Amino acid sequence: MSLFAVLLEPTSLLAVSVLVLSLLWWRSTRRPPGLPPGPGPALPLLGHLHLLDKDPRPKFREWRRQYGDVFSLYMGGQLVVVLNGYHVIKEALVKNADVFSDRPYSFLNDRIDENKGLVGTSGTHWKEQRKVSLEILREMGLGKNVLAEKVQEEVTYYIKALNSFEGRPADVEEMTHKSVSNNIGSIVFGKRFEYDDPTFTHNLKCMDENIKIIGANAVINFFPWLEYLPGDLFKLKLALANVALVENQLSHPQIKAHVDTYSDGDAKDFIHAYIREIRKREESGQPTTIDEENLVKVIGDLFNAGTETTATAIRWALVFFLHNPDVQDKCYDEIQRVVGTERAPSMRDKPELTYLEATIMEVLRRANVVPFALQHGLSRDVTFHGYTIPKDAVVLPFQETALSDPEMWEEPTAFRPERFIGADGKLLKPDPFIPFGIGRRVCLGEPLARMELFLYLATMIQHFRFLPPEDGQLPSLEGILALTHSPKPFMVRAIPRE
Ligand code: HEM
Repeated sequence: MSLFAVLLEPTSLLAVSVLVLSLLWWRSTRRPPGLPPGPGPALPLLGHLHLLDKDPRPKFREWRRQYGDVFSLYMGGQLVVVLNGYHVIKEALVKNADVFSDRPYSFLNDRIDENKGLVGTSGTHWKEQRKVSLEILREMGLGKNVLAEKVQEEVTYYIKALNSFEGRPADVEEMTHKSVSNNIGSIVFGKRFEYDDPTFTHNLKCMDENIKIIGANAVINFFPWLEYLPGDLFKLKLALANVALVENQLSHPQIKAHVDTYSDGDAKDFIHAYIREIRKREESGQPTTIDEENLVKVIGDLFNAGTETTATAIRWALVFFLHNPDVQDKCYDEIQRVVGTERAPSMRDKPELTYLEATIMEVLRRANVVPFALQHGLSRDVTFHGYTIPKDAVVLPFQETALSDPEMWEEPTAFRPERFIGADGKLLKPDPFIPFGIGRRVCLGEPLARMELFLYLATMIQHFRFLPPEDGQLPSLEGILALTHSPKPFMVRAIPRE
């Protein structure tokens, strides 16, 4: 048989096709000259995914030691550039903010949020959504007393719920989540839900499930064709159904009720003020992204970004309290001295409660709730640290490297609130303390989150001593990494203070 005939054999054709495709893939995932260094050749299809565990942080730490503060890898065919250490992250996100403040294209974001809203958008669309959202939140008293009163009210329900366990061990994950979510509900809809409200419970379950689905199935971003496999292996269909359910049961009816009863005036809640902005723009006839479709997605953004993060930080605080009873007692002594037991702690007490504030900062530093911030994208090709990074790269600010860099923090793994208190007894704010990110994409809800953490933890410590279950079983300090870094499930006893 001639060589030509052999090549036409079906098995030979298949082998040649696989070879050609592999070569094409290899070429496309080969590290072009000028890119930041990183692990050796990428595999066809996989890139460097085969080298990573579910939790990529240990490998990233190793690669930072090997390749330096800016390294790159391929996830599937996607080039990913990892930024390490406070100085490099700041140089990218602050000094080069014009280039580094976009979000990259993401298949999941495209399908779930249809590239609308705030968190996943870029350019002028994102700028307009962020500006309007921030203005509304400020008008409503973000970080100020109006909002603080709403949060304080929610905290009283939370304390009641803790009391109902009567000192028995409990897993407080779900109720913490519901309570914190109620703060976003108060802001967005102007109302809270009872913790046992079935619709609210189901909606939260769907949002929670989606955060887990997106965290666990991010791989589909790199292989979008997996969507066409039969069944729902990557739970994309489930995630889309969850989004539709929450929007249909919660967001759309709330928007409709607000539109039906709308009257001009100061912001009653976020939806009211956003509708006011829609109308203003309709009257002016200017092109705008401020419309009802975007409002629906911004509502989802506020719930998703503002619930899991803060609730997780409260649970980490409990974990560290159980491991460090002396810290808990010191916070209690300070609250006793400044606030006493007759009234609830308020934002006015904050300047006096330095040790508590330092403890909250240490929780945020040590827990590292969002270790990779959110993915950043580039507005154009850029030369950074002597490397050429193409526009379509995904940029990961590895925030953990700023929050626990041994050169910046003494004994970074130790839980030590004192590191945030100066010799003069005043609170210190070290530059590398960036749990809320840095630059133009810095967390929009930082003042709200800090207010919530202060009011919840001050009131919780005022009322209870937190202890492990009777067998002394302490929670793990190793967290679970999905979109956030959260504690493993644990039990805690809230013993009322005499
Ligand atoms: C302890 C609690 C929280 C932590 C640790 C946290 C942390 C972060 C981080 C690291 C980012 C990404 C920054 C970046 O892209 O570089 C972010 C973004 C964001 N956060 Fe938070 N956050 C918290 C609470 C909240 C709350 C309560 C809200 C609700 C209003 C919120 C709303 C947002 C929004 C809307 C964004 C996206 C900003 C944008 O893309 O422009 N966060 N947050």
